[in-house]
Amino acid sequence: MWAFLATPTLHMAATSESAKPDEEVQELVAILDAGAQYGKVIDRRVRELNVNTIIFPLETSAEELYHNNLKALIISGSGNSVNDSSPIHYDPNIFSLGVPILGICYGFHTIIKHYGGEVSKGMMREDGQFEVILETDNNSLFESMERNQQVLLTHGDSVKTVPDCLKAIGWSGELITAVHHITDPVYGVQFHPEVDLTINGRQILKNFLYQISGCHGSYHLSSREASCLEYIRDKVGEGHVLSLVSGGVDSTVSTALISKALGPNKVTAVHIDNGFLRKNEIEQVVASLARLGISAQVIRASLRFSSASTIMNYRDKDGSIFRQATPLLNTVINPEEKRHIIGDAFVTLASSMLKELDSKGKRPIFLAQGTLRPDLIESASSLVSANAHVIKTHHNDSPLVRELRKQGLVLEPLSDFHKDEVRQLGLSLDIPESIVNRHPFPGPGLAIRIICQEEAIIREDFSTINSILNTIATYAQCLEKPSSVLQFLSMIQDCTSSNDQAFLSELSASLTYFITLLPIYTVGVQGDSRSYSYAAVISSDDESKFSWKDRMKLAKLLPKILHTINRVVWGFGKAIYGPVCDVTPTHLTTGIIATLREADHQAHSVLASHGLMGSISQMPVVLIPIHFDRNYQEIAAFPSCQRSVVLRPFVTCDFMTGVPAMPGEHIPLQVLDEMVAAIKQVPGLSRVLYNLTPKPPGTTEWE
Ligand SMILES: Nc1ncnc2c1ncn2[C@@H]1O[C@H](COP(=O)(O)OP(=O)(O)OP(=O)(O)O)[C@@H](O)[C@H]1O
Ligand SMILES: O=c1[nH]c(=O)c2[nH+]cn([C@@H]3O[C@H](COP(=O)(O)O)[C@@H](O)[C@H]3O)c2[nH]1
Ligand SMILES: NC(=O)CC[C@H](N)C(=O)O
Ligand SMILES: [Mg+2]
Repeated sequence: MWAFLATPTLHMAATSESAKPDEEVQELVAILDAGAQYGKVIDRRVRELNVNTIIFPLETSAEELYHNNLKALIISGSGNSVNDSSPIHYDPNIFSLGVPILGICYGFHTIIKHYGGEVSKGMMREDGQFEVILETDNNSLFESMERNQQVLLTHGDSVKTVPDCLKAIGWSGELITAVHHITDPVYGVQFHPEVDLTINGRQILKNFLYQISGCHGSYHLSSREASCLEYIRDKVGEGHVLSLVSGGVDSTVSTALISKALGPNKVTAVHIDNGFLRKNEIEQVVASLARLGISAQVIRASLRFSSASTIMNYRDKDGSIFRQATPLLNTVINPEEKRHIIGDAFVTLASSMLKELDSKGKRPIFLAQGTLRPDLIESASSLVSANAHVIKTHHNDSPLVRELRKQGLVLEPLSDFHKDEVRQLGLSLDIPESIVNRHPFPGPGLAIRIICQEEAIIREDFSTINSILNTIATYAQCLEKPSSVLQFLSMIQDCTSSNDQAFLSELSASLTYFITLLPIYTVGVQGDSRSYSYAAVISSDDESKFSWKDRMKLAKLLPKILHTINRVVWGFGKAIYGPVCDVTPTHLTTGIIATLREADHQAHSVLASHGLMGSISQMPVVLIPIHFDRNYQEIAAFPSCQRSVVLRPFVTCDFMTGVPAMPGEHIPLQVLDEMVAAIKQVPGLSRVLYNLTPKPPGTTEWE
């Protein structure tokens, strides 16, 4: 059956340096998707390098791939582990096709295991941007590159042993981060060359496509505006569109496109006040849409949202699924329940408007949303991946939206775009820069930025984690008197490189700081899957000696050592002494929403007054249910009643990965002080904090 595999056609043609580009034969690279968050980013990067792509599930047979006459295969990352009891199936014969293969993260692990090496979950995980050392001599993958490279890593599984037929060509500390096959064009990288946080990732992909796979770059991106207009006209025909507009970038561009395709009188634009919008938002949205000639109808529905609930799938302890009604939105705690309720409330409202328009003879009628690629992949939509994990259900991909989509009633012209591509398209449609460059604001709005809890989350290991954090904060002193903390020291050393340990030692010798675990959970994205775990706060009375670079560096080390921490913040003000063991009960009630709305308004007003909105990509302002600075004795007498605000200024291009804004670089320090002072004027607040964690392991939002 595999006789055809002996024929060297694909590989020979692919690697022949002297071959002339064959205009007749389209160069095609397959991405084998194992459920990656970044599958569509790989796809985009390869196309930007002028090579056409096709995405298949990892399970696709070698025979089917063979018939596509491929130049190369790229095996993506995954939220799964190659050591799962039932790992995602792949056809081992893909390694006999003779086609160059690049494995990324899970794909890298697949290559290692396929050739007989060992992959296992070690003490260390890496999530975020790290420096790696690459072997650049005699190695086409890293040709024309420096040895030291900043790359994005996000994994819990690591390579333990490399089989004889593979050679290590990259290291992250003591971990192997890249390999190549000694005779075949097979390469694997632990890091993600496709994302922006791998600074020279494009060069690596270019080397793979051009040096290793012999591509010539005959593919050219066609006009995306033209294909969007064609898609809209084909789908809607003589029908009518109800377009949900938030005033954000995506819905504005998508509504402008739909108006251009069909004419403005075929579009009814609706802006919904769900009760979670920012201060003065409705007026601003209506005014900016009017500038584009779009007249938006405003539906005031905050009461309907606040008392909404929906039916959701839940999992029993034995893993079986059952369906049940969620609590009402104003009593909900679980962030996924929040998202499902809000998503379904949007659609329920929109469905009644669709019916109304239909009864007025506007039919067939379609519901338009400004859905983008990241919304679908993070919600694990089967439209974009067969194996992806749910990171969070975006409100515009809730179960009711999926049902409407199945009926063919949803129009989403931007569903194959990332944010920066939407902005380019917006400019080509002559939408003013002030609108195109607006910071995004999520559909569920302030609701997801309020961390709701009734009780503190104190797991069995809460005090152990606090003790390990204390050992990290006093590392130099502990090394001198190790007897009582030997096990913590050896754990820290197992999870970090010698450079990391030298950093901890110097930092703790030069200043006094504290690291405190917070008894709250928030959502993160690690190793392409969802995490829901603790946040920790760093604070110090030696604020002036503690550089922001060092705060960020320390913050990056904590999730590496403690795998139940996915976010780290800086606490402005004096040091936080003692543990934090309780929370202020918090739900989505009007007073609490009003507090966050005002804090958000204060922070953004300061940023805007200094003309700094353009220096960062977004700044979620988040309310956490923590009342700091109360000691154990006070806890019984003075219940926790205040909350705190976290600033999350974020820098990114496509929102798939990104870094916290660096104070002093993206935001001047005095502006930050001004923001903190302005927020503190809002009644009911305890402290202001600053998010130090990149995405991954955090997400842009907190929830
Ligand atoms: N308040 C709202 N009223 C009506 N539709 C909304 C509202 N909020 C969100 N939507 C719909 O959900 C879609 C997704 O929201 P999302 O925030 O991702 O995009 P956006 O608001 O258009 O752009 P941005 O990312 O810049 O905020 C929007 O494009 C819009 O169709
Ligand atoms: O309309 C939206 N509905 C949602 O449910 C949603 N969740 C996140 N976001 C926005 O998406 C971008 C990436 O955010 P995360 O890193 O938190 O996933 C950021 O810009 C977020 O504000 C949403 N937008
Ligand atoms: N990004 C990835 O592909 C991660 C692979 C695997 N889920 C891990 O955590 O190691
Ligand atoms: Mg929005």
